[in-house]
Amino acid sequence: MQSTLPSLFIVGPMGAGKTTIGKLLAKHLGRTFIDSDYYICEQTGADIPWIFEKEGEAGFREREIRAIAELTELPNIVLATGGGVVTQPQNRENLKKQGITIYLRANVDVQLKRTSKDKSRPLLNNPNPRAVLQSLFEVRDPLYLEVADVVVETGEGYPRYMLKKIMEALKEKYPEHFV
Ligand SMILES: Nc1ncnc2c1ncn2[C@@H]1O[C@H](COP(=O)(O)OP(=O)(O)O)[C@@H](O)[C@H]1O
Ligand SMILES: O=C(O)C1=C[C@@H](OP(=O)(O)O)[C@@H](O)[C@H](O)C1
Ligand SMILES: [Mg+2]
Repeated sequence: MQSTLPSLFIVGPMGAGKTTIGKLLAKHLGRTFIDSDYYICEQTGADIPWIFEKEGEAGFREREIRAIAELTELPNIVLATGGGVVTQPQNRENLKKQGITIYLRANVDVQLKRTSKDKSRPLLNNPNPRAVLQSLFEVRDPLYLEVADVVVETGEGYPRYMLKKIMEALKEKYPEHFV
């Protein structure tokens, strides 16, 4: 019988590749993948722009707090979170309580390049998305570092390369769980 393994939680800014790499990581490890943003949309029956428009960012954060509390209880999953998850103290506590948190760290140039075509992120619906990403990074980078067990820098490396880097970091830090 397979023993219960700690879940893996991926945090980092918009465009770091949490959703993309999280799917690859779950497939590689044979685990269930859950993205908290998709989960929130399913529970709400609406997409993120709709939630922000009708309930404001505060409404979205309330939904996110409930989702993170539920999802961080599940064993043996890979959970991709939304970029703002660390702004809420309850979420930081839940991420730290159980599981292994991976910070997918990306600079603002990379974040901007990877988010520019996709209009599904309300916070970037702004005339100067670079300035928004820069100021969010200044506030959130210390918070991502606070919850992270493992930090993996993402630059120009393709998703498969990022998967390799994450696996190397996990094997080095947790040889008892990853071979
Ligand atoms: N390592 C990577 N190299 C190139 N493109 C990437 C990489 N990771 C993600 N992407 C692309 O960047 C965009 C944002 O990725 P996504 O996984 O949604 O980021 P996040 O969930 O962190 O906001 C997507 O179009 C995705 O295909
Ligand atoms: O940084 C943020 O506050 C947000 C990031 C988004 O997720 P991704 O980081 O997956 O884009 C999504 O949760 C929402 O638009 C808010
Ligand atoms: Mg995502």
